Amino acid sequence: MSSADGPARIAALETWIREHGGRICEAASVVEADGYRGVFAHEGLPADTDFCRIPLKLLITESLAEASLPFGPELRMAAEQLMPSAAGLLLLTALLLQDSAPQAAKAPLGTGAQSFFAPYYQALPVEVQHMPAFWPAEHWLHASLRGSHLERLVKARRHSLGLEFSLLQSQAGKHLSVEWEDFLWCRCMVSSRAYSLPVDGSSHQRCLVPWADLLNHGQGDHLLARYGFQSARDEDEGCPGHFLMRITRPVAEGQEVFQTYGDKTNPTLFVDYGFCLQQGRSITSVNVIPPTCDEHSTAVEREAHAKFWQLAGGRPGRRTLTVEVDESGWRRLLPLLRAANAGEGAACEGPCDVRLETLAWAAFRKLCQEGVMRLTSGEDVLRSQQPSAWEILAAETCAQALQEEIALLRFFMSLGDRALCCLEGSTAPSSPEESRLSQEASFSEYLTQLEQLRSTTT
Ligand SMILES: C[S@@+](CC[C@H](N)C(=O)[O-])C[C@H]1O[C@@H](n2cnc3c(N)ncnc32)[C@H](O)[C@@H]1O
Repeated sequence: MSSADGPARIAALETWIREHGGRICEAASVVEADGYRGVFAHEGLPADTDFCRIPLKLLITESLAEASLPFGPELRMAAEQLMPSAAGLLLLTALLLQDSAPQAAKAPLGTGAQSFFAPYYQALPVEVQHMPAFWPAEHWLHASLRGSHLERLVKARRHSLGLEFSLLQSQAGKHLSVEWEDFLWCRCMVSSRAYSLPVDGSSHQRCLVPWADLLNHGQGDHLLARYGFQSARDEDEGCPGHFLMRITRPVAEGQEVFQTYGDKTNPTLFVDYGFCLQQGRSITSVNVIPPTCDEHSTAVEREAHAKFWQLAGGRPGRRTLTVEVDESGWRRLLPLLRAANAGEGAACEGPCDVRLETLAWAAFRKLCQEGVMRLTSGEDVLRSQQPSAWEILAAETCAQALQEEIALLRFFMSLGDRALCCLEGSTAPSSPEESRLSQEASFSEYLTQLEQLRSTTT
């Protein structure tokens, strides 16, 4: 991940932080092995230990970027209009480019960087080619993702990066000549390392926090550190605030200290950070065909159409609606499929019509089955040619994400089978009273099962 002199780069970073009034817990060690770098405790730590305290002047903030770039205010204004969610990240990217951070990261330690932040840049990882944004355009890895949720994310990210690059070039004009490769690297550093902090007292800004960003992402029992920004207090005379990271639970000697990057699904972690968690959240997306509505439509069809778009939350008119579904997301999808299949029946939100319920579950199961058939298996991805280290890493992560998506779709198919099995009993050919009662019992069992599903798949 970084060069052979990695420990010396980290030592230089820590010295720079301490020289500028920052504090790093003496028991914290940055350890790198087999391309993995993280922060470990080399002795046990009690809860509430201050793990690091980084003064505001060492943070690379949006405000600093805006003030330091000759085209900062124009870039902010244009980005906020065209891509508001990326504006802060783009400003930080532009500052890294202006500071020649990519060159500093590759240069021998102590050379090639004039910036105040040079010790930070020199400790950043250089090798990030396994991240999907870096894959060459025609690379076989793209084909291996065909039909997957990950493919949608990767395409969307590459598209938005292209737009951001054009915007930056147009705003930077003569002030900064921007190379695509350098832009990509800086943008990737920013999206994989920036915090969102209330540094100016109220609104949150994207910020790079040297050293704190060396902690990897963990969840559940692994999560041992939390952080925040503390504004200046009277006793901190001369210091306008600092980033503070604290240990939340006792840490054992030798344990890695993780922070959280937020509650993200594995495909999102892969696109933004280049890795997936072993016990991560999986997700899929399915394409639902919305019900049509024209001047010949019946009142019921109109109602179904209106209900569908009310539930979908979008503007009517699209031919397909892509719905993201995680383990519990089927609950949002089912009402949409009821509305999409309402036809002659009423477009109801709840499961009150056996026929409509059967149609909705059958559509659900079919969508999931089609999803499974579209996806490449993880084993096939791993069997592909992987001549370089970054391809091996990328292929392994893709294989994991694909296997998880297939497993999720299969799980949904089994839910569909269970529901359809109960519903079948509710619609069995009937005649006498006895049969009607048994149908009602089946439907009521179906409703009970539905309730159970609702409470177990959270
Ligand atoms: C904020 S940095 C963390 C420090 C980073 N490991 C380093 O050496 O600079 C985020 C990057 O760390 C790596 N990372 C973070 N959490 C990880 C995890 N749980 N497993 C594997 N890699 C992780 C990914 O490469 C990610 O892009």
